[in-house]
Amino acid sequence: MAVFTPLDASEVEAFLARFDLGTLCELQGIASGIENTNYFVTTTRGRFVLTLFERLSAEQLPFYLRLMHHLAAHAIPVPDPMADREGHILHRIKDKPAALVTRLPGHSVMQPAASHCAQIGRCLARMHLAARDYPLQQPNLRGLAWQQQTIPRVLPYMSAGQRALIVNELAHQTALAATSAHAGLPRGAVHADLFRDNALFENDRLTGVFDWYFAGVDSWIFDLAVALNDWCIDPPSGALESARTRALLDAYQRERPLQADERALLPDALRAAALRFWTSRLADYHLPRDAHLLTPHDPAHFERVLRQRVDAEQNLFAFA
Ligand SMILES: Nc1ncnc2c1ncn2[C@@H]1O[C@H](COP(=O)(O)OP(=O)(O)OP(=O)(O)O)[C@@H](O)[C@H]1O
Ligand SMILES: N[C@@H](CCO)C(=O)O
Repeated sequence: MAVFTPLDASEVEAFLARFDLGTLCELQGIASGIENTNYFVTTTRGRFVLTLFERLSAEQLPFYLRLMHHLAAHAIPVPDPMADREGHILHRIKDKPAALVTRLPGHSVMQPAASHCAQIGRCLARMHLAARDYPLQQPNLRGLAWQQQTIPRVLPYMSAGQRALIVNELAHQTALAATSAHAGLPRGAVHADLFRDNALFENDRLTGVFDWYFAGVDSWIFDLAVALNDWCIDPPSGALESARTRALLDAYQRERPLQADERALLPDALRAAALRFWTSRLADYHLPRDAHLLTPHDPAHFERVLRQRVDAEQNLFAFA
């Protein structure tokens, strides 16, 4: 369950009175999700998601909410934060920062075909291009600096083999980040967590991408690598499956062809993305923030993915 802060209908009705969005028809707590309190809110005027932020501070939220609004205004399918009558999109309920965003229709597709991956690739490239003139700046808060702080804290829980893998990869990524090739990569505001459970489809058509609360400024190929590592994976081996990888990469490149330096550094970005999520899953597993964190994702999955990416020295463009 993920309703950490319970709300009743009268509290939501009082909140809705600040908007011109009609009156409450239905309120339903959302069980999935491990970060925030989420409710589906249906009014006489539409379908929305009400989120009470349990982890993020009110200072961080404008970056995410204004980015979602910016993308929605550029016809990218993302939840659009609703403004109250005073024009505010960041609200407060029960002393928690809160947002009311449009509800996307559909369901997540956990066993995607190449056609789903192609739609994700196209959407991702369009998002990158649409965010080019987004004016707010915030680093990827789960980037290398956070990993450098977090990895030493999880090392005591790991075997010698795991420690060698994670420490070597952190050193590799740290060295790479200091190169001019890496510094010159095209970058901008990116989703940074575009997994299968953060996109919805209706009749196999992508209806949108949600959960923008890990977004930040990072390289575009990092964002692409996060998506490839999840959407195109063959779970038992951790390897990328060729048809889905080709579909996602081709569709991305039809919107925005990768530069030569991006093609050269994509294998390293796949490793960086695996390291990022192995680290966060280890932290969620071994260093839970509080009793709320109910079902941490399996860290061993990204250990496998990282090992595979390090060993494979794969030529991704053999697929493309
Ligand atoms: N804008 C939206 N439109 C439709 N469904 C949504 C939307 N936002 C959230 N949901 C639904 O709510 C569920 C929980 O949301 P989400 O995954 O963002 O949880 P969270 O706790 O905020 O984050 P996390 O995924 O990191 O645990 C999603 O699986 C999805 O079903
Ligand atoms: N997508 C992340 C969870 C954070 O949203 C993971 O699978 O580890």
